[in-house]
Amino acid sequence: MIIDKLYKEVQAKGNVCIGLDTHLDYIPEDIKLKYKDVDEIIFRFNKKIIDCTEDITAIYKLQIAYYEAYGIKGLIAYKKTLEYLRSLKALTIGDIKRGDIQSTADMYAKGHFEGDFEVDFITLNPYMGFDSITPYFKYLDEGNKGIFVLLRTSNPGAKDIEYLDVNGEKLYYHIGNKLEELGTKYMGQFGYSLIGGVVGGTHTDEAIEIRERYKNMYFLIPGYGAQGAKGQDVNLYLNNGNGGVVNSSRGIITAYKKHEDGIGNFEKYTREAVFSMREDIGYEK
Ligand SMILES: O=c1ccn([C@@H]2O[C@H](COP(=O)(O)O)[C@@H](O)[C@H]2O)c(=O)[nH]1
Repeated sequence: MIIDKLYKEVQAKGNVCIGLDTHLDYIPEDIKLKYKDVDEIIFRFNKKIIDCTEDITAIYKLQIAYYEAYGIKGLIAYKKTLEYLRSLKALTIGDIKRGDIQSTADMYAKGHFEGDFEVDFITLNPYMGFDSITPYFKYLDEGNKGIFVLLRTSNPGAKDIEYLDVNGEKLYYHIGNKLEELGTKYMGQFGYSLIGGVVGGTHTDEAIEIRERYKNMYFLIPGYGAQGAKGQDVNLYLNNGNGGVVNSSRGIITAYKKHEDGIGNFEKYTREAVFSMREDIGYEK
């Protein structure tokens, strides 16, 4: 099962999920001068990141907005990056945050679990209801695909809706309870299901309770670095160092910019950022 592969990748390489949220402003001038087309510029930058981190990174997350923003060429870069990651047998998350009626969800599932944009995991927004999530389950049945559903997100506005009191309990717990129950049908060998949850590392007040309640749930934990979450925060969502991957996008892919000699030492500073994040989370090899 794909969740077992992720578990093993984390055991072997640590919890880092690199977010390939590639804005043109993040790309060094030498790459922009060398390649003419936007798709090639973005892809070459992503490849450079991947090539120097693949042995210390559990999974890569591509936030699709960064590719859609550059139109057709951006989506070509998305496709090329996914193809390259697949050729390396690296795991991928398409951060697409979809949520819609069943007939439309069927097409989103086909669009991101098959064909040009195929990934191993996608993110989903459950706030239209559980019938907007179940259409993806036919791909889970085979064990090769998984989902991460938004529970308690990392943004300050998470409190506006996700924290609303519903029958004496925060709304996100109602979602988590249902997902934990649905996940029992898709359990992998290490005790985690193909139905995971997104929990922001920036809010940790109920992190221990969330980890305790949702024993089957693998977590995608954004918010590390640029949004302020630290290793000790995200660690609360882990189980003996596994059970979750921690995303950092800007913190890793722009790490080279923090150094005067960053362009000439791009690989060195990118790797250093991953090593220091792994260590901060508490990964021990
Ligand atoms: O609750 C959430 C869910 C998703 N994200 C996504 O993660 C990355 C964070 O980027 P950083 O540069 O590391 O802040 C980005 O793709 C978001 O769309 C999130 O931040 N919070």
